[in-house]
Amino acid sequence: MKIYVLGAGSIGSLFGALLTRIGEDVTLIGRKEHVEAINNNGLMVVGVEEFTVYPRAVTETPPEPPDLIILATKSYSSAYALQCAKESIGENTWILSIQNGLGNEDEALKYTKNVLGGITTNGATLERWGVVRWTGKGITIIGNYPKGKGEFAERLVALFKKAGLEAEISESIAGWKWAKAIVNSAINPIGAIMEVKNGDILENDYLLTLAMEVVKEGCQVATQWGIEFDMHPMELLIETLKRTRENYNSMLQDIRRGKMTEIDFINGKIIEYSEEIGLKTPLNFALWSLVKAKESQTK
Ligand SMILES: NC(=O)C1=CN([C@@H]2O[C@H](COP(=O)(O)OP(=O)(O)OC[C@H]3O[C@@H](n4cnc5c(N)ncnc54)[C@H](OP(=O)(O)O)[C@@H]3O)[C@@H](O)[C@H]2O)C=CC1
Ligand SMILES: CC(C)(CO)C(=O)C(=O)O
Repeated sequence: MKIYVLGAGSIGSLFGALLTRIGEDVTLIGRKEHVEAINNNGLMVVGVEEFTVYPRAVTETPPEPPDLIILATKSYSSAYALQCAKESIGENTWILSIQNGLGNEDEALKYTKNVLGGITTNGATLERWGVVRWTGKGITIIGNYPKGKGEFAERLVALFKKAGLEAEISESIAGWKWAKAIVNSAINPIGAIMEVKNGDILENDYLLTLAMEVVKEGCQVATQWGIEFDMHPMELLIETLKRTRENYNSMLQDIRRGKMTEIDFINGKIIEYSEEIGLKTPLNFALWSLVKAKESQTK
């Protein structure tokens, strides 16, 4: 399968490396330093598994349409990345978002109806240019967006499994995207504001109660929008906190590095969706405001 990874950073490079290893025709589209390192020395994976592969790596999307574009930028970069890639989106090209947050698939739907939603609980971090650390093995769930499953999604799940990823198909991927976003809307800002590990939220009654209230608020919005969950976000919250006890969440890491966070696509989107139907989400608004304040202090 001809695959472009649009936004080859941490998670995109991991997926790209695994798919290259099984002989798929992968092109990584990333930043200059990463692309140069890959072209000079290959793409090295360390951590859960260790291997080096030699995918094609470029800074601009090639014009030939691929079968699949894996969208793996941070959510705030999706609109621009897709705009730059629009000439390569052919009639038969599918776009799969494996990003966190809400709104990425809707951005992709502006260019094609062939859109798959995805969530992944794999962990990856770019150790240095050309080297990605697979920090934790998880599951990837995909499905036609917003719901349904089709032949291409089935084919892709089989390909992911062959590549060494645990993968499943869901009939209601929008439900998974919302469930993950709701969980992130609680863990990420609380961890970022308090500067604590995910496990500390589980062990502190005040923080856990707050996280659970934020999840309830998000669920009320999702329910009003007719979103159905395969797994309830409250259950996902507890499971995620237990499984990622030792993690400093990605929002805290972004703030520590002076980078922009994905808050506008997590709590920000929940606020937007609630406003559209006249609901108030004061907890999400408070967390969003505090993270925006923290972001502006580090600029
Ligand atoms: N890392 C993880 O373990 C997981 C991440 N996710 C989600 O996946 C998404 C990606 O996360 P992650 O991989 O950590 O992010 P990274 O920042 O590591 O990777 C994204 C990369 O895409 C680059 N990029 C952005 N726009 C373009 C463009 N137009 N052309 C080429 N390259 C571009 C970025 O460069 P620059 O920084 O210069 O903009 C960056 O190198 C996020 O939504 C995240 O929440 C989900 C599960 C796990
Ligand atoms: C699951 C969790 C909360 C792990 O830290 C995450 O998705 C993140 O950090 O963004």
